[in-house]
Amino acid sequence: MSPTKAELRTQLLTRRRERPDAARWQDAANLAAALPGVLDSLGTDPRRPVCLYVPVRAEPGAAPNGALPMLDAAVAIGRRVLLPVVVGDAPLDWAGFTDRGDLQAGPHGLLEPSGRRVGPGAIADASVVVVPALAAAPDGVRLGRGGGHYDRSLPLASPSAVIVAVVGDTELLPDLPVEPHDVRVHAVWRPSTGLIGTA
Ligand SMILES: Nc1nc2c(c(=O)[nH]1)N(C=O)[C@@H](CNc1ccc(C(=O)N[C@@H](CCC(=O)O)C(=O)O)cc1)CN2
Ligand SMILES: Nc1ncnc2c1ncn2[C@@H]1O[C@H](COP(=O)(O)OP(=O)(O)OP(=O)(O)O)[C@@H](O)[C@H]1O
Repeated sequence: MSPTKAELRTQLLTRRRERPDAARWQDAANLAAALPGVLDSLGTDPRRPVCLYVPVRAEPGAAPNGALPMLDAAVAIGRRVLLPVVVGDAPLDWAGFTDRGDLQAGPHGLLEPSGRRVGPGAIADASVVVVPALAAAPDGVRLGRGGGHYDRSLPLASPSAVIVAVVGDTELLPDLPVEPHDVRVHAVWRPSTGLIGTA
């Protein structure tokens, strides 16, 4: 029988936690170095903001010393960055990011922007929405943490926005369980191999 979402999450999180610091550094460096090219290759309007996230713990992009090279890379090329703020079971709220000092502790051990919240509808301004995932499949199905936060927010994104899931190099799986509310992503981005479009 195929594993359930909950079983997959447990396996994937265990595998992530086992990865040594050197591998985490490499992922964070690769993602930051690739970010300008990834945004360019998507050909989206550079004047519009990009939604990113603050990688924590074993998530791809999190540097072991707490540095945030992917976010810094986006700011360095002049992109306006929006970060998610968890508001219970409602769609994610958003606030701007310019540097590490803009962040404060949030729920689930997350780091969240402390600046003015611009409302759940602000995702509609973004030309690219980069989302965290525990795994993704070639058909665009994404497995998240199980809060349903992005499934509630992504329907508010612009129809022209490109939705990109970031996963580790071993986390593009042939297929994943899917439910009717699951929003598919347009592309999957892995640290070593870069971006691939989904079917
Ligand atoms: N970096 C990041 N930000 C994000 C998400 C995410 O997956 N990663 N989310 C994606 O939707 C939303 C928040 N949902 C999340 C839910 C659980 C955990 C988490 O790490 N849980 C721990 C247990 C800690 C706790 O709950 O106190 C775990 O599962 O080990 C993270 C984010 C919005 N922001
Ligand atoms: N659009 C929605 N409206 C209301 N509830 C939703 C919606 N999307 C998902 N949910 C609820 O959220 C819960 C978690 O969904 P799911 O397991 O697909 O989360 P996920 O995509 O892994 O999490 P996340 O998006 O936070 O990373 C489910 O119980 C589901 O019913």
